[in-house]
Amino acid sequence: MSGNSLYLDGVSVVFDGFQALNNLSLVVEPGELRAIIGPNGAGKTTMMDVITGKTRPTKGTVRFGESDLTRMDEASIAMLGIGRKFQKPTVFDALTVFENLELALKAPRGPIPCLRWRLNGEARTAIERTLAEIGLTERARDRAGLLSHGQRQWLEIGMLLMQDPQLLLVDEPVAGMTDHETELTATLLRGIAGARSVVVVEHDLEFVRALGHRVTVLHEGSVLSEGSIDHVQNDQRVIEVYLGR
Ligand SMILES: Nc1ncnc2c1ncn2[C@@H]1O[C@H](COP(=O)(O)OP(=O)(O)OP(=O)(O)O)[C@@H](O)[C@H]1O
Repeated sequence: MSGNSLYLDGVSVVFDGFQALNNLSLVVEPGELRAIIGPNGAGKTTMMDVITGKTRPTKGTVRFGESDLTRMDEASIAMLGIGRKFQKPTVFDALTVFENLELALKAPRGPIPCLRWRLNGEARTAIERTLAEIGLTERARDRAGLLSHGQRQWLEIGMLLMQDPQLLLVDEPVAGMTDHETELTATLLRGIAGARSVVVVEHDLEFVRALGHRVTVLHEGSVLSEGSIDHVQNDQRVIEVYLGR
């Protein structure tokens, strides 16, 4: 498919002498769904921070298509189409599910007033499409404060989808979810990928298995192993530093 690949090449981040990322290289293809796992302190969050411009690499290249992300600030990187979902949802509890999505929609471009009605219609269609995608069509008129923990996470993913990202970074989406919500989240993320790339950091290996795509294991700031979940779960180095503990 068309779209941009994400490239990290030889990326290092040093905090006060501590090496959080160590010569990390990784490619995420357009439309790919990639899970990132690894022990605490492996550098997963730091990697996300480098992609979104929150943290500058000490050395190395970070590119999204032709864009050099190391030269861009966080706002410009977001405008390129890179969205990030943090673990804690930031939905507006007093607003309905529909209103939350409406608020997240990009303001229609261009000042031509006669196009307004049509654009509103397009906006409504986009919101309805997203409601269906995140499984909340039936809850559209309910206040977000009434949603379950899992549904709030999906709403937040929906709010990011309203921005039409090319790459979505998702941080521990299933922490605190029921088994059923976890399964639905795997289905949701599988459905979201394809039209856009999705990178998911997660500790729950059953969920990573349900995603059914390529897995990267980080350890001490570098890639320790990469491949299918079966491949990495049977990799002796992964068992030693992560799974066996
Ligand atoms: N701003 C900072 N200053 C100093 N050290 C930091 C900073 N941010 C992260 N670190 C250190 O860098 C290392 C990598 O942290 P990071 O949060 O990226 O790991 P992680 O894989 O996301 O871990 P977890 O699974 O616990 O979230 C950790 O040892 C952490 O203490």
